Amino acid sequence: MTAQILDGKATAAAIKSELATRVAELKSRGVTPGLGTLLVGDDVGSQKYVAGKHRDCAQVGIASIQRELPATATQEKIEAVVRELNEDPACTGYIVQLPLPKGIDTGRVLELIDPAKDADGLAPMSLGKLVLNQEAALPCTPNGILALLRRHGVETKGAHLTVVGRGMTVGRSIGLLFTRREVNATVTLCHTGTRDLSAQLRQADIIVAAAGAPHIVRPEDVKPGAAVLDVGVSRDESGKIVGDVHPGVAEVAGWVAPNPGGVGPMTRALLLQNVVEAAERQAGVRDTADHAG
Ligand SMILES: Nc1nc(=O)c2c([nH]1)NC[C@@H]1CN(c3ccc(C(=O)N[C@@H](CCC(=O)O)C(=O)O)cc3)C=[N+]21
Repeated sequence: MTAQILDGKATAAAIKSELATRVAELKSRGVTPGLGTLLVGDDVGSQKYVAGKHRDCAQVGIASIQRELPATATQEKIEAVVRELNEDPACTGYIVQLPLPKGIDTGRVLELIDPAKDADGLAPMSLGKLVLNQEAALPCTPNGILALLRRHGVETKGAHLTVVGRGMTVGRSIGLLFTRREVNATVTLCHTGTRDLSAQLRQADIIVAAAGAPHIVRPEDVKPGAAVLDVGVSRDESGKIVGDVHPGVAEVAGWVAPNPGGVGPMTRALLLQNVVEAAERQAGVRDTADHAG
């Protein structure tokens, strides 16, 4: 058996074309959504990610506001730029590219982001609203994973999701999304303190591997027919991406999200969706009622 592909590239393209229609609608009402990015330092990987986000924006008609600071920037300088983005009416949503340089208090920076402009869904107010089931930007990677499953007809209701990794961008928040009533999965969160990872993986209908540990999910850990999504980004000696999922898993699983080409493009598409939805809220064309679960 060879798994079917959860094609993140094609699915992200479909979402982007739908967003382009919504952006055109907003523009006809005189509102142009604008994504701001703040990149601190000269990490080549981060520069590439940020460039990709602005390329996506151009494709759907979202304006770009690019701010960059040197790796030596102080906490005060970074916070000053965040305040500028909060004030800038052209910037309807923005992200602070992570990780920030050593010595910077990331939590304090994220706290300053105007909740109405948080495009990542990673600022404290957005994460709090996720807990409370109130409308707010959703974290892009978990929301991208959900969209990828839904658009391929993978059932989440009653499914057992096992997540590997408790990082801020995926593991910590994905369970809050997948246990919402309209998603209705049962969620297990595994981390380095988990005693028997294989046992936790073998019961899963859906596996999300976001540990940053090369090939930590092996074929013998996967229930036949399960959906396996690889979020891991490690690099081998030659700089090639190595995921958290062993390639042999494709022989056992029912669905696999390739890496690259799976969750990464979805993360970017759902970032754009957050920017569009924030602009819609700011323009008063989107209801802000509680989404009681
Ligand atoms: N505030 C903030 N928000 C983020 O969302 C954020 C961040 N900081 N810091 C870094 C991580 C990483 N991340 C990726 C998004 C897309 C791809 C992606 O599209 N990857 C392509 C391949 C790209 C390549 O070849 O390098 C793919 O999977 O097909 C990768 C990584 C967002 N992040």
